[in-house]
Amino acid sequence: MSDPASVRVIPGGPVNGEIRPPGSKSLTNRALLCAAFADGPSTLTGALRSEDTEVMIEALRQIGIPIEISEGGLTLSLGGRVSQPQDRNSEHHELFIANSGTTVRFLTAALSAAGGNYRLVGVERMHQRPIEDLITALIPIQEGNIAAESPSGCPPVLIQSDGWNCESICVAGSVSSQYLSGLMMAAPIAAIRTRSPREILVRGELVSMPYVKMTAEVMRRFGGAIEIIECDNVPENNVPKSNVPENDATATTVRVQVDANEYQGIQYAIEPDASAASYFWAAAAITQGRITVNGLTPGAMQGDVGFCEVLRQMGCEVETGHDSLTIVGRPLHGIDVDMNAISDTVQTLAMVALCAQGPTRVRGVAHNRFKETDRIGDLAVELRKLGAIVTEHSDGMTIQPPSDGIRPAVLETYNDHRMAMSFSLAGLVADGVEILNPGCTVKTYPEYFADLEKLIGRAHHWRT
Ligand SMILES: O=C(O)C1=C[C@@H](OP(=O)(O)O)[C@@H](O)[C@H](O)C1
Ligand SMILES: C=C(OP(=O)(O)O)C(=O)O
Repeated sequence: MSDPASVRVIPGGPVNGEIRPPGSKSLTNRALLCAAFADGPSTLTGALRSEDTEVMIEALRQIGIPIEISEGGLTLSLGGRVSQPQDRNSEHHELFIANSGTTVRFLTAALSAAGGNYRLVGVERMHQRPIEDLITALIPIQEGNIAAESPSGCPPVLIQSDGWNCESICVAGSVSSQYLSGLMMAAPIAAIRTRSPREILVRGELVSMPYVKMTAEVMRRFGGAIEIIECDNVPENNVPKSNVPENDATATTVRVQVDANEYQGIQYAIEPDASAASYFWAAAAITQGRITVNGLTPGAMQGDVGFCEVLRQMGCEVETGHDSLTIVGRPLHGIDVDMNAISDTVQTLAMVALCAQGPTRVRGVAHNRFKETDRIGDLAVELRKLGAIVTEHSDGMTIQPPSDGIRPAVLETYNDHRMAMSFSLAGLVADGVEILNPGCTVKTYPEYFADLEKLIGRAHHWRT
């Protein structure tokens, strides 16, 4: 069957129920990478099967990592590292990374550290998404060539590497935290052939900090030893930094201390995806319903569980269970909120803002312009179609909800899964919201619209 051209969610009353979303994309791709370079086999349970994890799995298979898939796709068994270290003249591998930021950034760092001859190629949008700061960090430490081929430092990425030779790495973190996460996970991999760097320094702003803490946590589970030190004035350990220009006055904001412990194969259970959960929590919020998400608590490894706190600030009740988080919808009011740490939930929040009293100001997410689409500019365009008055800011937006209710509209998704999933929320409360290209949820949640149908107990209108 061909992909549907559009979908309309049929509005109704309060959304009540419980759900366990599929596994976390971020945790699945981290665990896959650590397991691939571990000594001994690993088993990952509750994994996400979607485009973003599929491209990671296929790329790892292509470079010789055996991966078996069972339990309807949810359990991944990896044989661990089998091949000998490669060098820049070894067999060339062309790896397809679609539009997966985690895959391209994690693999760039890991393959540069491991050594070999690779080209990472994505879809058109991926070739417009930045990776230059990561390449700049790798050039001085990698033996061989590494380059981003598209103009202004975007993939495809060419890696011809004999591994790393460094004590210290410097990286910028204002565009994406995935560069730092990639370097962190690659550090123990470098030790397999040469030696591991002792520290990674972040110069200037670092966005999306919870993902960096998640990286450290996953690495520790696989036996890696890593410490994140956040400070205004980082003690720099006197490690020689050949890669910092002499008169560079940019402040070091974060220092990551690395020990070269090799990854060990383990059994690892992946949490449900908290960014995916945000749509269900928001559905309860805007319909005055009650939704329990199982498998997530405030102590989850994913920062996006923090979205519940944002909903609480807007008026909802939050209930914490032994292994669940419940949102109870109440009358909503707009807020002024910094979403830097939980930027994947900005589109979800925008839909909640449409149903609140008074304006909502979102701050701290300038980096949202570099994601699957420009998630500030393009989001503003679609919100206006729904009747909101939107002011765009360099770091976010102000959303004034429509005074006469959400208007019928045909909404573009820009091939961004989070646009499609968020817009379904407007469809829960207003007639005539048509979402184009809903199949783009395949990136992280192929079954999203089917799961929503089950939860609300009524079928959507699909157009092919
Ligand atoms: O490390 C990760 O798993 C992610 C980090 C975030 O990206 P940025 O660091 O680019 O904000 C987030 O948006 C992305 O979906 C997943
Ligand atoms: C930004 C996202 O993905 P990535 O950067 O991993 O492609 C996302 O899933 O919202």
